[in-house]
Order: sequence, then structure tokens, then C-alpha cells
Amino acid sequence: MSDEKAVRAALPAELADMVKAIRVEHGRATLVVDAAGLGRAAGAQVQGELEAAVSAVEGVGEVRVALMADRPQRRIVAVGSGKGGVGKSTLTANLAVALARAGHKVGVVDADIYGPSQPTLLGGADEKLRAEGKQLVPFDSPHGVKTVSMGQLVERGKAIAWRGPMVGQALAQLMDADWGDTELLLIDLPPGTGDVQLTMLQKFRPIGAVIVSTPQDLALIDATRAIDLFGQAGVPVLGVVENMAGYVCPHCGEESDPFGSGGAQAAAERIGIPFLGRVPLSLEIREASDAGQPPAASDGAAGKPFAAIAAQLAAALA
Ligand SMILES: Nc1ncnc2c1ncn2[C@@H]1O[C@H](COP(=O)(O)OP(=O)(O)OP(=O)(O)O)[C@@H](O)[C@H]1O
Repeated sequence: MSDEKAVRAALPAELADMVKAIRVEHGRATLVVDAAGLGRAAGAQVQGELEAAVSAVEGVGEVRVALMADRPQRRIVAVGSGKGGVGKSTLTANLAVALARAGHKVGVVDADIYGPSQPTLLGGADEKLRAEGKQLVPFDSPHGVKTVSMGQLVERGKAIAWRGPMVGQALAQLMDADWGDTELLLIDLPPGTGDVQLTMLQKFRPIGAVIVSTPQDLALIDATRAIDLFGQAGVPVLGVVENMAGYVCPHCGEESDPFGSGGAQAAAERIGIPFLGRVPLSLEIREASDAGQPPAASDGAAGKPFAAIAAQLAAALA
């Protein structure tokens, strides 16, 4: 039996499939292990078990275990807006839930230090973040999305007055959390074009951005500024979403457009970026969001626009 075959024969059955390559040279066995999706603790355990098993093989004096893809390539999509209060956090949470329901492994980083809201939106308002070693462990929301938030790093209700470097460090901690097999991270950015946005673009290089705007002219002007920021940083804008467009009166059914309608679509067409869809102004969306029950988690009418936009986004990413 060759040395490699002897090593393979000695592998614990439940770990054998993970060992993608074996080389034995001068009494040193090197194993390449597919550790994608394993957290740090599980990875260390696999490593220990393989070392123990292989060091018992005759002629092997040293064992090296290389854990590959321990940090799988995760795609990052930033969700931004030119101004506050346009529904960026609501959209991020619901897109994440809709994508998770469509089978994607999704996480949300709530980078909105001035108004962190993902824990509330995703049903974890009272959850504290755990740390394992130096790594944060994201909160597993009941809606199939993992999330970490600036809001979980500070006491609830306390104002955060951080300067640039502190923001950068906090953001890095959130991004480097133990995301496990998460494939796609949606980042809920603070509104505008400040420190957090720049750090995110420069340091973590999202593969694309989604811009949220209400249909008002002023919001659209600000959205155009955000689009410009992403463009300058070389981050493609995957599309624009128009939120709070059209209001259907729950009593009489009459449809009105308190903030106008269609402005974001027209602006996207003018600038030459895709329009991903429209979410109506709806009492149901607001109430469900406040209650930590994202509309996208159910099959009701309020969830439909989010599912449609998520499908568009998934297609753009594919
Ligand atoms: N389509 C909608 N219909 C009704 N209410 C909405 C809709 N979208 C968002 N809201 C409500 O508007 C408020 C602001 O939304 P959200 O916090 O998502 O905005 P934001 O752009 O993330 O704000 P911030 O500036 O705090 O980051 C929330 O109360 C939310 O429930």
C-alpha cells in the first residue's frame, strides 16, 4: 500500500469525505481538508481528530492539516440610501428574509450606527450578541437570517458618538463574525455618504449596492448622490428600489400617492441603472416590522413586493 493509501485508510469514516488531498513525503503527511461552513471550534476539532488518526499510521512522523475555505467567499451587497427614514432597514430585513425563503444562506450586518434597527425588525430586539474567543456569534433570527448589529454592541437606547476609527473597528468586528456557511451578507448602511459608507466600500469591497429611495424629488436627489459615491468607489449599483410608493386606504380602498410615484424608476432609467421594484406605503408593513414579524416571512400581500425584488436581486447576482 502506498503511504497516501495508508493515510486514507486510517481516516475516521465520518471525516474521510472532507479530505480532498493527501501527500506523504519524508515521513510528513499533509492533508488538505474542505472546511467550508465549519466554524472555528468545529474546524479545530476536525483538525485534532485527523492529526490523531494520521499520526498513528506507520512511517508518519509529522501531520499537517490545512483547512481550506475556512472562510468561504462571501458576497457582500450594501443597501444604502441618500437620506434617512426612507425604509432602507425595512427593505434590507425583508430582502434577507425573502432570499432565505428562496433557499439562499443570508446574513444581515446592521451597520447603521445612528439608528440600528435590524434586531427589532428580525425579531431579536432583546438578544445580546455572544462572543466565542474573539469572534462574535450572529443572532439566528426566527426567520432564517443571521444578523449582527451595532445596536447589540451598545446598551439599548444609548446614543453612539463614535469617531471614524472606532466605527471602522466596530464594523470590522461585525463583518468578521462567525458567519458559518452564510453565502450572502446584506449590509444595512447608515443613510448618507459618511465614514461607515467609505470604510465599508474601501475595506470590505461589496460586489454591489442596492439604493433605496422614496419617490419625492429631494429623496431622489440624495439617492443620486449615494449612487455617485458607490460609482466612484467602483462598486456597481445593482439597482434602485422605490419605497413608500402609492398608498391604498385600508378603509375605502382608494389609491393615492402621498410622496409621488414612479420617480425612482424614472431616475434609474435616466442614470442607466436597473430598477428593482416598488414597495407600497402600507400600514401592514409598518406594524409587522415594528413587531419583529417581517412581512416577507409570510405569504400575505405585504410580503409580495419584497419577494419580487429579492428575485430580481438574486437574478442580478447570478
Ligand atoms: N413601505 C412602507 N410602508 C409603511 N411604512 C414603512 C415602509 N417602509 C418603511 N416604513 C416605516 O418607516 C420607518 C422608517 O423605516 P426604516 O427604519 O426602514 O428606514 P431607514 O431608511 O432605514 O431609516 P434610518 O434613517 O433610521 O436608517 C419605520 O417605521 C418603518 O416601519
